[in-house]
Amino acid sequence: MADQWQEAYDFAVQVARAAGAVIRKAGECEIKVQTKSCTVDLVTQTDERVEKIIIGSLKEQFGEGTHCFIGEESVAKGEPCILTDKPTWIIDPVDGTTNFVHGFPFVAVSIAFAVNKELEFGVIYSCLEDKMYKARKGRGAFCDDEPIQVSDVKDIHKSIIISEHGTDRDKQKVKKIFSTMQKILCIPVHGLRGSGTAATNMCLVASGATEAFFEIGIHCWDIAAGAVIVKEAGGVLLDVDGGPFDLMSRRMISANNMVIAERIIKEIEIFDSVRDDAPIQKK
Ligand SMILES: O=P(O)(O)O[C@H]1[C@H](O)[C@@H](O)[C@H](O)[C@@H](O)[C@@H]1O
Ligand SMILES: [Mg+2]
Repeated sequence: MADQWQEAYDFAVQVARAAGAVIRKAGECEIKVQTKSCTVDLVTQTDERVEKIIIGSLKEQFGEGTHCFIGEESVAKGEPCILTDKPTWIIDPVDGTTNFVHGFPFVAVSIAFAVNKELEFGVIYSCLEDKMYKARKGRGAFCDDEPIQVSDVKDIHKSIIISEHGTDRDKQKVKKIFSTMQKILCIPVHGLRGSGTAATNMCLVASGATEAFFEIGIHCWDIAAGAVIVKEAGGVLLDVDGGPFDLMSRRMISANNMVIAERIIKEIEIFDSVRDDAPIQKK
């Protein structure tokens, strides 16, 4: 059954493109902004609407009961964030909501699919740039149907590194984030960047525009599709402590190779985040 998930993969590309068109259109109108976990964790009606469209289309195509769904906005409303062995879609309807609100031109739809807790494919549509990134396990990574590949740079001094500061404004955490960035900048590297969307950042690693992207505090929906795309483009994924990549751990480094990843890991000041699959605390 080598091609078991091809239909799902092709359909995910179609759905991501359609979702991106909805986001582009919504960006032309007034955007009503609300907040989630804190005042800088933004959400809009578009995030919720697009997630409903994506999950609705997938349920209609593949049947309500057979597939599971982990979507950013559904989880925010109390749906479980548990990866089981069942076929599971992991969805970020608008990755880069803050960018979307401000008109900063990087916003992505991120759709991944996992079976037996293993990621089968990932689709990221950078909808303002109109770039479709996709990858299926064992079959390479593509941007607009052209194969993509990570950079071959091994010398950290010739690298560009991406990181983000996320939405947690706890002073101790922010201090660690900036201390890490300072140490990396002074290795020295050619530059530090951040597009404001984890999904796009991972596509930049996969296409060789940057050597690594790491973040602590991201969620599984931010990175699931990107994980497949980076891996299929020849890159590596690790925990920020150098251990194996764990989708639910809320931290990861993706890089073009182990040499770059391990050099960056030496500088990362780790702080705690509650796992995505941690039991929900009763209030
Ligand atoms: O825009 P969303 O989907 O909320 O995801 C972003 C996240 O909120 C930020 O904390 C991260 O820094 C970005 O990299 C995410 O992509
Ligand atoms: Mg996101």
